[in-house]
Amino acid sequence: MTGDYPSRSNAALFDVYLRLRPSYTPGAERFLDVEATQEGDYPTHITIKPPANDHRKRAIEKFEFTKVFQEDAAQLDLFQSTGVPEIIEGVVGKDRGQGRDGLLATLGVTGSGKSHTILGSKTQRGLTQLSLDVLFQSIQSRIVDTSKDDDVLQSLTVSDVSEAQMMTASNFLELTYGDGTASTRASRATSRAATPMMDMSFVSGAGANMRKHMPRLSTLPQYPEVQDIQVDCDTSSQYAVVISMYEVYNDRIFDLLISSSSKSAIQKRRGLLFKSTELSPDRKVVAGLRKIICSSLEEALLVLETGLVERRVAGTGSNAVSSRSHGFFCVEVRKRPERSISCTWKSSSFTIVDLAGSERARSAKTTGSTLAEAGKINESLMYLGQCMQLQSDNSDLSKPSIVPFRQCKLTELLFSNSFPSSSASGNTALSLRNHPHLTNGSSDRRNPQKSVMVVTADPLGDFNATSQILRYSALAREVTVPRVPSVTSSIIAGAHGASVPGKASGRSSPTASSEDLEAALAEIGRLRAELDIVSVRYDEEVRRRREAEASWSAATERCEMIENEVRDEMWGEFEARLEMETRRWRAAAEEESERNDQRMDQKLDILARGIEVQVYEDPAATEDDKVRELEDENERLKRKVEELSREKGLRSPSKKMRVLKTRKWEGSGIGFEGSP
Ligand SMILES: Nc1ncnc2c1ncn2[C@@H]1O[C@H](COP(=O)(O)OP(=O)(O)OP(=O)(O)O)[C@@H](O)[C@H]1O
Repeated sequence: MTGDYPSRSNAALFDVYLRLRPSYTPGAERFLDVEATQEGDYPTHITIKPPANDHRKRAIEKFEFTKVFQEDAAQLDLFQSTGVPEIIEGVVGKDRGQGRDGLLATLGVTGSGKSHTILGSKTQRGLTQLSLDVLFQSIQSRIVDTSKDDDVLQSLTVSDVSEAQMMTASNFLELTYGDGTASTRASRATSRAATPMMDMSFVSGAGANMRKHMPRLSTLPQYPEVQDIQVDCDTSSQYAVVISMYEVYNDRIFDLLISSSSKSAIQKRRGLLFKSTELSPDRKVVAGLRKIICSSLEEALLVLETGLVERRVAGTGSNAVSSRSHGFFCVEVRKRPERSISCTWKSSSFTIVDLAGSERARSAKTTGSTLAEAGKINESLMYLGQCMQLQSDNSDLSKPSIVPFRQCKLTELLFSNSFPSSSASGNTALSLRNHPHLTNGSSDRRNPQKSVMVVTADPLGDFNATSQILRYSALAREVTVPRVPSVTSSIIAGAHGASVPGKASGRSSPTASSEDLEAALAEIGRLRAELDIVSVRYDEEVRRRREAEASWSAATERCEMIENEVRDEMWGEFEARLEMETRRWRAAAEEESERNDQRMDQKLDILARGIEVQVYEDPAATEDDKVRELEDENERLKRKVEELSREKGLRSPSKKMRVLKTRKWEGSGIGFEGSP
């Protein structure tokens, strides 16, 4: 026997339990056996051997789990022995303690009993209903009454870090199943403002106007009962229970508490983001969920049933009613000190995950969109398997394994908050060195999440699909090859047995050579066994390589897709900015030219005004001025005449004579002005 995979339980993110389902397939060969243990203990090891018609592998594989639950295990056995009550106690946070998040998930081939384990059946409750029952009966007396106190709803809404729409269960049920008369009132509850509470007749079914499609509490299974199971709570605190539900379908997150019953709503079904928010910068949350405050088990069960109806189911060849999405049911337990209600609410969550079944698309006879769904489911489960297997291979703690959890939404949701320090720094992969179990985290860190994985298997089901899941989920694995005595060694053994002392024929016995032969045959047998082991490992390496190649090509495709998206986005942004800049530039140019025109007009004005100054004419002369001017002129001319006269008198006698003659003539009455 070769112990080639060491136990990883110390470093594991999950405690891994195996549950076998009863199987009634007639004529099917059982390929899985449980190793016996002492009376009263749960077995921890199983072996699987390939069916007789599988000629490729003769090796037997042995797997270790935290516990193995056999076919006769009841729901209550599972509930108690997987430590779910302890998880609930951690979430509740007894003795003023900080709560501790919990995660319960199921993994298995389609039809192996995951939903049966987590959600139960028509007659039996599943681990989810049992958990809710234990939670409410443990804290019921300390739950705040949101129907009487509007401030409570307000304070719960304000303390929520995930941009959620909070409402009370009665408002939610009225909104979902009511006849619309109260919908206005109820829809107001989705806002962040406090709203008036409604009476509880809705839950009790007393309000007649509703409730055609509402699940009836009386039809829900009551068995098994858990009255005698209670967990300790913090007696100095008051509590509120807030429920949300979502599914991961085709790698997108959808709210299950927003009804898509109308066609338009289906078309508009909006994916949600898993991101850090303003109030939660170091921790990723599913943002924008609808969250329902439940103050009783009945309310919580009705909300759960409503979400389950919403969850997408589609029939496939593998299972008539099969989960086609990974379903997440989150119970947030919020608490604050009873005496100082001004304190903010502290919150811890219990998340229950019903994973979609892995299946071989070929064997499931799926086509079209269902085939695409199956592809996405298998891809996400392959990534989950890789994350889990990396832990299983992490034997050497000095070499930290990197958990590549950001490859798909499922692993991101399951793992990113398991390592608070890593997610805070925005790493795209997690190192096991940062695992809270392995480091001394600082005191202000959240308590490490407690996680339980229940692997379900049908021992008479599909060998290949089941063995693949067991390989990556088990805590440890060993491979062995049964020694089948060969014909030759039997003959030799016979011959050797015949050559006993005393029966010698007298001739020298061929003991030495037969011993050599026997040793050689033993060696051949050993080598053959080793060869078988190597060939099993080789097959497995080939499978892992194929998976790695598939994951690589999927990652490459995703990268290309993201690159194209980023390119398109950037191109769009660039064009929009260019357009905006062009418009801005044009507007600026127009403004500039307008300004220039104005400036030119102003210049022309100034110029025109300047010309007017140059052509300025004196105002028209008045009469007096003209008279004065004429008198001046007259005066000037008289002086000139006198001057000329004097000049003439001083010249020749003939000239004098002429003057005298002129005076004579003037004496006749015709003379110059002023003359006698
Ligand atoms: N432990 C069990 N005891 C009795 N019946 C079981 C058990 N496990 C599974 N079954 C039955 O087997 C059928 C298939 O189981 P279930 O729907 O839980 O499978 P599943 O793994 O959730 O499948 P899928 O992944 O397709 O949703 C159901 O009818 C269920 O009641």
